Amino acid sequence: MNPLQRDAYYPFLVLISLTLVLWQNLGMERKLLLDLNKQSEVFLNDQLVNGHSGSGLLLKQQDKATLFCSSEAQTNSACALSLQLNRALSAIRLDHYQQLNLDIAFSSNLPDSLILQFYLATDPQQNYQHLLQQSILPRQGRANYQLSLAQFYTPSWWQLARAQTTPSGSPQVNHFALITGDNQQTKNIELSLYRIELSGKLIAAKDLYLGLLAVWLISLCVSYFKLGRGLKEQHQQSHKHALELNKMNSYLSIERDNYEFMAKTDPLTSCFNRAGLRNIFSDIIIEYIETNMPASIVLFDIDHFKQINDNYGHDEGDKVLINIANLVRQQIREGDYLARWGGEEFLVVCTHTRQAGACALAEHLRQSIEQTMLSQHSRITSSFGVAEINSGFLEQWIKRADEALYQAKQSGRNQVIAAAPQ
Ligand SMILES: Nc1nc2c(ncn2[C@@H]2O[C@H](COP(=O)(O)OP(=O)(O)OP(=O)(O)O)[C@@H](O)[C@H]2O)c(=O)[nH]1
Repeated sequence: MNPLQRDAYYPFLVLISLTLVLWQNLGMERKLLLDLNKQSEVFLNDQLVNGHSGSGLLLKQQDKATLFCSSEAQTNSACALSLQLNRALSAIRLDHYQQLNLDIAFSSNLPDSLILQFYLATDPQQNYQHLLQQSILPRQGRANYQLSLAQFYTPSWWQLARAQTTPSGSPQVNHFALITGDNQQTKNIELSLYRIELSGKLIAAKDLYLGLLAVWLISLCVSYFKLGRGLKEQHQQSHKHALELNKMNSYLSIERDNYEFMAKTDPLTSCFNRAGLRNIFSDIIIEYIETNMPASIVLFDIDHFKQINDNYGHDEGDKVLINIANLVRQQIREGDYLARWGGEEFLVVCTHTRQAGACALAEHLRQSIEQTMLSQHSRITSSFGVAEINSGFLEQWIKRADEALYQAKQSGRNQVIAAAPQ
């Protein structure tokens, strides 16, 4: 699943991001109004700039401070209205603001230029190489001047003279100076300062977008990490299930083999039962029909078996059945099959064998049974009927062997009779 759909916090993250972006664009204002009386001390400085002084006077009123500056032609004279922050405010971080709003008024003459300077709080000696300044084009009357803080700079001649650079990082200032500039003419200038205000956004657009980008990247990394871990766990789980299935399969396969074995095997003698011979007979008959390959069966039955049960008990009868099965199993070829056909009746399937060969095997088995101590109480004999396959019908084949066996019984038992060819 896509991690954006998977993690529930993404909708909140989208909401918070949009809210912050909207707020940043439509509001999030941070303002600092420098009160001329409470937060700062306003004073006159007419000992400025390479000693080019003007003759000045400062008048402080409730809502403004007014500078009266008289300059003389050809003297590069200048006056400054300085504003020093008092201890309550100590210093202002310029990087918290983007703009400076200056509410000033000129009555009568305009100076050639007006310069606003900041002195860094980190420079208590107020060396000029550290100050930041910006020129303002003076306008007649009262006006609001909006100055971008990004455009304040340290003049290059001070940088070169002192091998300093413009302060970087987060400059903190505690001293502002409004200088009437270097006049080339004799003039009386009246400058009133009403308000100095710094404004900006609580979070700058660049910082906000970088922050949001970082948050999104981290969230995506976390999601993909979680997704990877989830997939790994899923894979391990599937692997575990596959192992369990394999185990179950092998168990079922063993069970199936057991049931198959049980279905095809006589539990007393461990020979095939009738069901166990079904497929073997099918193969033999197909082979006979297709290639005329011979095969014979030897059907034999223990003589007077009922007497063994009756005289020595059923367990003794079982023992004889087991002993005969073991004996015959040892005597037949590897490709032949022994099955218990009924109660005390057995059948040997002799593959690729003519009737004469099967008769020889039957005779051999008859003698072995007769000569072997299969019961500790009495001698055991068996009667045999032998028949070679001569059609595709299994019942007929077995019937011919059964008839031969019947004849053997009728003829006195303990003998082999071959079925008559038809
Ligand atoms: N102990 C034991 N006896 C069985 C088993 N199956 C069948 N029998 C017995 O085998 C005997 C077969 O007896 P009959 O069919 O009369 O044949 P017989 O006594 O062998 O006589 P002939 O076949 O005519 O020689 C019966 O008494 C069955 O109870 C078995 O699994 N175990």
